[in-house]
Amino acid sequence: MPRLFSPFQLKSVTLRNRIAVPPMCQYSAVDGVPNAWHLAHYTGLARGGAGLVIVEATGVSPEGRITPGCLGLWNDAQADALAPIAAAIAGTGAVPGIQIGHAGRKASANLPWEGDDHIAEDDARGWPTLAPSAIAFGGGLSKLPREMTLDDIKRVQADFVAAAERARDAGFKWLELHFAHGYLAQSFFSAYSNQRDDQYGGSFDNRARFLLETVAAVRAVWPAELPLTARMGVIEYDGHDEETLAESIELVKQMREQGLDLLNVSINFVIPTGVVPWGTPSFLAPIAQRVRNEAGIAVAVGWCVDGAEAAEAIVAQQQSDLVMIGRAHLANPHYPYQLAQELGVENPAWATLPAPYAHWLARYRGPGRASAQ
Ligand SMILES: C=C(C(=O)O)c1ccccc1
Repeated sequence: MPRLFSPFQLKSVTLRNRIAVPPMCQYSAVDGVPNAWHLAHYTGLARGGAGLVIVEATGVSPEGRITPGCLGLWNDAQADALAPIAAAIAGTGAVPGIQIGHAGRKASANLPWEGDDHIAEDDARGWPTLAPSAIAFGGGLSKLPREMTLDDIKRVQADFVAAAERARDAGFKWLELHFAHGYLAQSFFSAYSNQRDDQYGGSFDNRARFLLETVAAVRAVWPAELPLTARMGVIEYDGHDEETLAESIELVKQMREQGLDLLNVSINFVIPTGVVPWGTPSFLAPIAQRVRNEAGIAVAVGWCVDGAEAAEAIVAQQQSDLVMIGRAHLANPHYPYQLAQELGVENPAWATLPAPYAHWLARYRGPGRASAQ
């Protein structure tokens, strides 16, 4: 049996395989409330056979959303609308996860297919943004954020806790703190974006403080038996990678000590000039392996993990415990079925798909070819 299709237990949760659907924003909500699109989208993905399906970046507050079309978890109406989605994912045998976050200085942006830039200052759809320091990201996201006060910091951390409680009560079994991609938490840890001179800026300990405090506060309300995870960039691809990676691994160790169970290893995206090796297959897997080995924590990794052999190699070579496969799932929601076929899994349809599909596909030899009776 390929390692990609072996189960994975973390705390009391067991994933049926090592394939995870990463959070991928749908930008299709109104006032942060999920709708028929989200229910169909996530149910369809979960039916494909992945072990874990993580609902997209969900704002812990209105100003924490990336765009006006993002989900939110700051009120009960949003939580009530997310509960059927968590149940639908669980009903397929996948584990329902959700990513909660605050977009910081990258918030108040247009949808990617409507510019992917900050909403114009005179456009009522936008809102003022917050960040560790009054430093803009740059490029199309050049809106100047307001430097957060200590009260702002405490409020946002309380928003993370309240969102975690709502996620718990809505039936999610896997929580991912969005600490990556240049959003608020990532921007606290980076000296590019955090030039505060108080206890939240300057030294390693000060730049790590927001993240560590938030992990500890969420851990206190997230059930001990359920995985508390984070997605965090550990590399900026700015020419200082070894330094960034060493600092990041130390932070991961400390987050593990605060109760973090797994790190979804990603890229910082704190500056617009990083040179990411997009053309290199599985380029982040060796980085994930370093985090796994040096921080002593379970990891997940994604970005350009394309193909069955690549995904299998990452798990079999113990570079990562889970593989996050996003766009291939958008192209084919039954992608795990395809992976099972390509890796020679016995009865691939029954190994991945629900009975109403598996029964017929087990006999199906493909278009134009006679199917077995
Ligand atoms: C919408 C994103 C997220 O939520 O992390 C994102 C950010 C950077 C690259 C790709 C996707």
